[in-house]
Amino acid sequence: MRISVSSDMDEPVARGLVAELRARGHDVTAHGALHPGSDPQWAACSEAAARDVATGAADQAVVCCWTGTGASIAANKVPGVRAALCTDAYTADGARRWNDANVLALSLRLTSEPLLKEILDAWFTAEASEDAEDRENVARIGRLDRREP
Ligand SMILES: O=C[C@H](O)[C@H](O)[C@H](O)COP(=O)(O)O
Repeated sequence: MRISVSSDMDEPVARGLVAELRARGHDVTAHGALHPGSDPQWAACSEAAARDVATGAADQAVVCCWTGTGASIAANKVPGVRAALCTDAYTADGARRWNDANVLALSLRLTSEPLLKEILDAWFTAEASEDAEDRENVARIGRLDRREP
């Protein structure tokens, strides 16, 4: 999978995330503090990674900041993006399954290396629900995005 990753801070967990994704066979594009010359501000680098998803340059993205909050807010402002701030594997599973999330937001402060692997395992294993109510909820978010009634 082509995955864009952003972080406003050059933290071990962010570098570990890139290494872990590459070890799992993903094609990683880095933004922010993980890529020299890229704007490291959390809103800017999260937007850049999210835009990769929205334009189809990436299949998914993982956006990081200290709390994960700013990264998730910025990513969710990009039309077509459904970013989920996940602090555990159950939440990551639900984000993919029920919300068809296409951007994973992580807190650099809370995410330990073992927890990161658990979250990634859940994120990449779960598939979007085919349940009609779940699909309608996701479709409604699309209409919100497009300012449709
Ligand atoms: O939502 C914002 C993020 O948690 C940032 O990573 C946080 O604001 C870091 O700020 P600073 O660079 O001032 O430590």
